Amino acid sequence: MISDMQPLDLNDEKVRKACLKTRELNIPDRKTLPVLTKLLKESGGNWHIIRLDNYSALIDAIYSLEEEKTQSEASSYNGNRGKSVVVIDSPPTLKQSEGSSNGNRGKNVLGTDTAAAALKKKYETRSAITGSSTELVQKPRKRKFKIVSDITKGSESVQISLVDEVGTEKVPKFTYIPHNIVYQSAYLHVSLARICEEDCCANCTGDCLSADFPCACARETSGEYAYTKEGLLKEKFLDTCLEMKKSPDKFDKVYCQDCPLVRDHERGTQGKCEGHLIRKFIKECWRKCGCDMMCGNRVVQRGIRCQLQVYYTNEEKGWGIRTLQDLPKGTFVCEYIGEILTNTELYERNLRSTSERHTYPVTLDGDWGSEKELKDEEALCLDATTCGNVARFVNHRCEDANLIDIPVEIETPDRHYYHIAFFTIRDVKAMDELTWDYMIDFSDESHPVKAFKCSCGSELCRDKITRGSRGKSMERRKIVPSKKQPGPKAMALRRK
Ligand SMILES: C[S@@+](CC[C@H](N)C(=O)[O-])C[C@H]1O[C@@H](n2cnc3c(N)ncnc32)[C@H](O)[C@@H]1O
Repeated sequence: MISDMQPLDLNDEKVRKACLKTRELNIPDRKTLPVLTKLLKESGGNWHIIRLDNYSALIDAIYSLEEEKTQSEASSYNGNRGKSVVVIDSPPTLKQSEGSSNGNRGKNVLGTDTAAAALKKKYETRSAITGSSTELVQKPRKRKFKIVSDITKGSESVQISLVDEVGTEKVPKFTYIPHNIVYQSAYLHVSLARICEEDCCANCTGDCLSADFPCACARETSGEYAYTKEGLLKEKFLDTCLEMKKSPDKFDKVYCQDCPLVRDHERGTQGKCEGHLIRKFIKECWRKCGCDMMCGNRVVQRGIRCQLQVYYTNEEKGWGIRTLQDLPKGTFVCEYIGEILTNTELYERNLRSTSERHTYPVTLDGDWGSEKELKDEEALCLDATTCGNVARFVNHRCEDANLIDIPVEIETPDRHYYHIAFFTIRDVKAMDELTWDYMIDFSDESHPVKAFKCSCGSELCRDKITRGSRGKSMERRKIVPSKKQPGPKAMALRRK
């Protein structure tokens, strides 16, 4: 039994967990703690009720209190002082709404009787908290928010929740996959036999970063590891990658003879390759290396460690992702995961798709141009439209985005296939949206695919600048990708 209105202690594990849940919904502790104290008092210190359905009684009670405050302010304004109304909705339990996103529609994790009893108790508790002089009106109401507690369905070592505080959008339909998967014809040259002595550090033990000399795996990064001992990307490496993005013309490019990006599938013609930057790769230790899994040169392969959340940003951009914790510069956030498709497969997939609003393919062109002819099964891209991980929600921001994509070699020295990893470019504060500059050239009017109308909000927004310089008569850009598009790069994620 909880004693009379004692202040709750955030060091208490149970209190901390409740606050972590409400913080996910942007509810500050100063609003959570008084409601939690009251709920505990009313329920005789029953934490089972508080935790039920992912803390839904607590969350609803906080929202109800807010709602009642607004209504009593309105009624006192209307001269209706003293008579407040609590609107009770009959929302699905949070578990039910999670279930429906997992194709588990309508199934309740509790037995029906238990669920009814829990809901009854929840509303009894809620009316108790909103005061005894309340009049209860049974009226259906749209939920203010949707929440899925873990979109990864347990496949990552952290949970990633999804919230919609606007309440208008459907939970996005896609299959969460934590690792890239070949769709059909992509050819990945992955085999231990291909990894020769110079491509691994068979004689290392423990942590390569603690050894006296850099191992063979540091060769790719000029004999220095890309990571610090704290697991961050080294400043110098990061700065070079940023410079390449900012001023690509200062860096070397390779040109394909038969570039998949300027191939016109319909007419069977071939355009002139615009060149591919020779990108800086991180090379991580792998299976043939002697070091262990905690080696400091294995960061991306260990997966997501940050607390992330998918949330509904606005009508224009759709869903986005934010960090729930402060992230220092150089932090690995997540990989861009999707189905591995050949250029032709993506083209055909786009022909079949009718109404995809947002687009999710990224080209793996880090090595195109290094050989005379690139076979179709080697011209690969990652498409996260139907299968992907949390990175499929990273929105675009012009110039001052806080993430950078860096190619990472892990299981094969063959650069037709590699990983794309996102790292923070600067210190990022908790609750900030994580964004990436897709490098779209908004001024390229000749391109058959119109990019989306950018609403990144940046002062340096290239689309805004282009539109400004063209005047107001400019035709609004289409969001739906054209079927005439020549290749993956020409989708939403076109390069400058
Ligand atoms: C990789 S997805 C990002 C997740 C997407 N917002 C969603 O709701 O699933 C890329 C798509 O998001 C939208 N998008 C991303 N950044 C945007 C921006 N700055 N302005 C407008 N739309 C944006 C575009 O429709 C783009 O094709």
